[in-house]
Amino acid sequence: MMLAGAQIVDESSVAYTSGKSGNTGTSATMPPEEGSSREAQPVGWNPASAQGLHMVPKVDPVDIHFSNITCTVKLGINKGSKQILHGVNGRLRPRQLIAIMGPSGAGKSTLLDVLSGYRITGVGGAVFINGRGRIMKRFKRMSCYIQQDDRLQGLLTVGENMALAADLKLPTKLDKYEKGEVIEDILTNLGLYEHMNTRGAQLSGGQRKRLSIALELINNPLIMFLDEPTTGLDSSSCTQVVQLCQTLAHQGRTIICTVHQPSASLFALFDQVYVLAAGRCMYQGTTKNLVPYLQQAGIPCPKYHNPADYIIELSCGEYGQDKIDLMANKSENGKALDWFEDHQSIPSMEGLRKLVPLSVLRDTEPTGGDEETSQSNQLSVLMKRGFLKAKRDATMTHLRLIVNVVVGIMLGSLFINAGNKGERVLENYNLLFAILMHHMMSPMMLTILTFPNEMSILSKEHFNRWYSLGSYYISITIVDLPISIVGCAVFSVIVYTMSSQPLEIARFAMFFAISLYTVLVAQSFGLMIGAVFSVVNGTFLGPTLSVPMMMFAGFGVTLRDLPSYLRWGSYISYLRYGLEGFIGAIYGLGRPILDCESLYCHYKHPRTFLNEVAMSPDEFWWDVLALSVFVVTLRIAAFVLLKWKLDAVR
Ligand SMILES: Nc1ncnc2c1ncn2[C@@H]1O[C@H](COP(=O)(O)OP(=O)(O)OP(=O)(O)O)[C@@H](O)[C@H]1O
Repeated sequence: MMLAGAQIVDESSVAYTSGKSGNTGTSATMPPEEGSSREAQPVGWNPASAQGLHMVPKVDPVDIHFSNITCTVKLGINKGSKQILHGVNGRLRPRQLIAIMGPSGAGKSTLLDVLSGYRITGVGGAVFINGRGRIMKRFKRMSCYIQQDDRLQGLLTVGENMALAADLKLPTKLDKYEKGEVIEDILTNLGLYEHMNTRGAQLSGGQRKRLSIALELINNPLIMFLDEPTTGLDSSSCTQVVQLCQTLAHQGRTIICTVHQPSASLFALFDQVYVLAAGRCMYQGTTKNLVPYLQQAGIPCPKYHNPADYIIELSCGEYGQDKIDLMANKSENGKALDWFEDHQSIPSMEGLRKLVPLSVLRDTEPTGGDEETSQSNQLSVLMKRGFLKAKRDATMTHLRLIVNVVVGIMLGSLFINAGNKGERVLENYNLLFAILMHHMMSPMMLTILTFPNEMSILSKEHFNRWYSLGSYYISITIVDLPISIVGCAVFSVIVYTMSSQPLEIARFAMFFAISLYTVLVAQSFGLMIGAVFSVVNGTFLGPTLSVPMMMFAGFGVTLRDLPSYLRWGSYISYLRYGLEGFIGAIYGLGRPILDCESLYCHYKHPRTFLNEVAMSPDEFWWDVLALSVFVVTLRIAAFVLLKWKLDAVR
């Protein structure tokens, strides 16, 4: 046995090696090591010759019917709205590979979003499954949606990606060997077995696309929606992906893809085609019937012309708007079924309901939550995944630790021995503020820069029911904590000792606690911004919104000198509590008279300094409490915003 879900994450027990991933185990059954995974499609892998997955759908494929589908988007305040889909109808027959085609902007992705249930805002019309209105919870259990951009975990190998997905998507009662069999079966059939040890980020475009499909195949969906699976691939990879989809469809699944402009040979691989132009249906039927359809419509496809190209040209309006209207009328905007294979025998809605009686549905009634496994299993798998990624993440972990060491040494050198001299109290005060700035900026910016990328993966995996948002959120919170603690501790030790702050355990503990709290608040703030805004907007907003925090921290203008009408600002600035906490740690706890070398030493008595900066040394626990409230409130706010954002994009 080569692969097993739970084993993959525990590197010591991984039964194969990876030169690139850092796995250390070895095995006689190890797949060949890759020189470079980019260089080639797997030699000899031919999807047409793949025998098909052993894991075929256990239930009968479903018949999808959609009726009068409209989709309208709001263009902004006072800009009105735009209708993308104009009452389209259609039938997606089981065991078919179906292409949704059309010129750019025709509404293909929008239709796919609506059919998969991804888009819900501004959508009208109805979707029927086996003749009955679609119940979203049931539908999501039988379908998956693979978006155009491959949203993969680039730091994990193919095997790890699959194993973790299996742990999330397959029942926990299956043991690691049973899960391993499923994974082996899929990877072998998709020509990815040889790439088991290659990291996601190092796969070629075609391999990435196949891995996206492989990940969703784990729980054996009946219906697969793929948005532009061939975009960005060379012709051989396109053919491989489409042939793979064809094999999967003919095994008993319904596979619906959007495609731009397929070559004649690629077009012939599809069983059924649905052509859209400006949100209306131009043709619906088999690929073979397209030429006779055009002939009958009086717009015959020229000899030696790819029919797929020709209908796109017609749909673009190259031959006049009247041809578009003609095709929309002839196809009855998708109602006409005349161009399907054996169209007389296509069952009516009533016929379908009789074929699949309600009593059959009762037996497959979805129970429990939306996800396949329990919340505790999701949390544990996501934590394993998080720690594995953190271990390899050059930015979020390695760079973060290095930055803490480097900045710690720099600040320590700049303010060397400033902490124990009466003459250098103001310098030390500057140092404490600089430390706060460091704890605020680096975790916040790192989160703002990296989280939007995580968001796209989260959105895909959450929509495809891998895990709940709650499990995900708790896992990222827990996984990040040790890294924050280690980074903060390393930084604190360096800067505290180099600047000769008082060497007392209690004071250091207070200093470290305030540092860590500041990091956690800043990170939560970054999470709020990263969850809602793009990298560009977040990079602007993060520092901009932090400026008021600095203004009201009591550093430039003391808290006492703040105008009364601005005093509220100091209560909402977490840096104020951070600075006050630092002052309490360093100059509070009845710190004795400071060493002075000169005759006149203004801040010989720490009390003098505390009076001047208008900070009380006895507020430490209040500061800790205030920072705790900030962490909890911002974390909850970030969760709410994340949830809102995931729903809003739909
Ligand atoms: N949220 C939105 N706000 C405004 N316009 C939108 C929105 N979503 C889609 N559109 C518009 O709707 C039209 C259809 O978009 P869609 O992405 O479905 O087209 P498509 O056929 O998939 O195009 P392509 O092949 O280029 O991806 C386009 O003109 C697009 O600009």
